[in-house]
Amino acid sequence: MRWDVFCRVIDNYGDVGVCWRLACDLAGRGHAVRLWLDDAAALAWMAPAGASGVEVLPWDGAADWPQPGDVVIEAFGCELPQGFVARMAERPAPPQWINLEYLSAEDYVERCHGLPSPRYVEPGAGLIKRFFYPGFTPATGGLLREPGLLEARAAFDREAWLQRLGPGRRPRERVVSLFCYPNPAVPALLGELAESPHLLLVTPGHAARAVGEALGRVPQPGAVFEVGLARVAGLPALPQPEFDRLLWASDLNLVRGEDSLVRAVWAGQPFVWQLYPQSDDAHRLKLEAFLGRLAGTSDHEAARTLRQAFLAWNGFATGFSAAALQEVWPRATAGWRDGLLAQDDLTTQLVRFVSRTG
Ligand SMILES: Cc1cn([C@H]2C[C@H](O)[C@@H](COP(=O)(O)OP(=O)(O)O[C@H]3O[C@@H](C)[C@H](O)[C@@H](O)[C@H]3O)O2)c(=O)[nH]c1=O
Repeated sequence: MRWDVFCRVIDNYGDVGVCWRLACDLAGRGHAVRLWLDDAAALAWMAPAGASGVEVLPWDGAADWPQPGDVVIEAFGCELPQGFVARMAERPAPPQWINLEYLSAEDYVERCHGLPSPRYVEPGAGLIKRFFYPGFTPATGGLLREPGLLEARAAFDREAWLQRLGPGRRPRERVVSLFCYPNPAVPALLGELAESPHLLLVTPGHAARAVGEALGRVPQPGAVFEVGLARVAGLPALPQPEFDRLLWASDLNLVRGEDSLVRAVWAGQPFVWQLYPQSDDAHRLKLEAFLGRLAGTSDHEAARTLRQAFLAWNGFATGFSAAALQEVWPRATAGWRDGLLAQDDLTTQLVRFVSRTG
């Protein structure tokens, strides 16, 4: 099939990150993808080599729109250009129009997944926009997981990768990756890591600034310095496949947003998730819903400790402890990842969805 994916970069890297992964996954399965972006700057480091089967095009508003493909993805409610919608209506067989939504574990996702968008039911034009919700349960659209991911993860040589990255790994060092928004628990994390051998790998941007504020020294890309028994290494912005390997190489991943959360799940190591902060604390509900699924175990004590770590990392509690989280992780999350792996991935479901409704 031929796909048009539209993405507006609102903030951070999640919008383009998710759309790029989806585009690559579709192309890897033999589909042709045009990815329309209003700002492709992040792809310079996220995807420097591009991907065969994915054409990146500018969404500049004044375009002379080509004939739309078989499926049109409107990512995160970005509102398609009217000129393109008009071209869609002209097609003898109207394209499938999908609004790909944000990831959430909240209950409304199961209720809304697959529904038509009332505003866009235009029988005359034959155009119906449908909501497609990623999610963690079988009644949702699932999570992106491209074929071959788990095999690549299993064959990964972490010591060799850390050598190539620069700092290598010293005996007994535990590796922690840090990708976060401004975060009040970073000083507590740094204090804890400094007490035993750790290698902290710090992504550029907010995470490097937060570490810099706490230590009075910003980790620069490529530089390594010591804090107590820990080493702190600054990273450059990595291409997306290398970012995945960063998560595979770490014993603990501190991730944020949407795409890195999913990649941390597939990395299979303990992780803590920082949600994109919203002014009305809507992210607290989102976090509680996620914790309800992640820690849905009968081991209540382990679940409580896990919950405490996630709340503290998101500024809703104090007393963040990475060690406590790692200790309870296997008990608190038992069976969760296997359950997710047993579900079809998002692209498989999306292709099935548009084939059925087409
Ligand atoms: C640090 C780093 C990230 N990345 C990629 C991984 C991901 O695809 C992307 C980061 O996206 P996320 O993990 O989703 O986090 P984010 O914070 O950048 O994006 C967020 O922005 C908010 C506005 C949205 O509401 C959230 O849903 C979320 O998408 O950047 C690299 O490829 N290399 C890197 O070195």
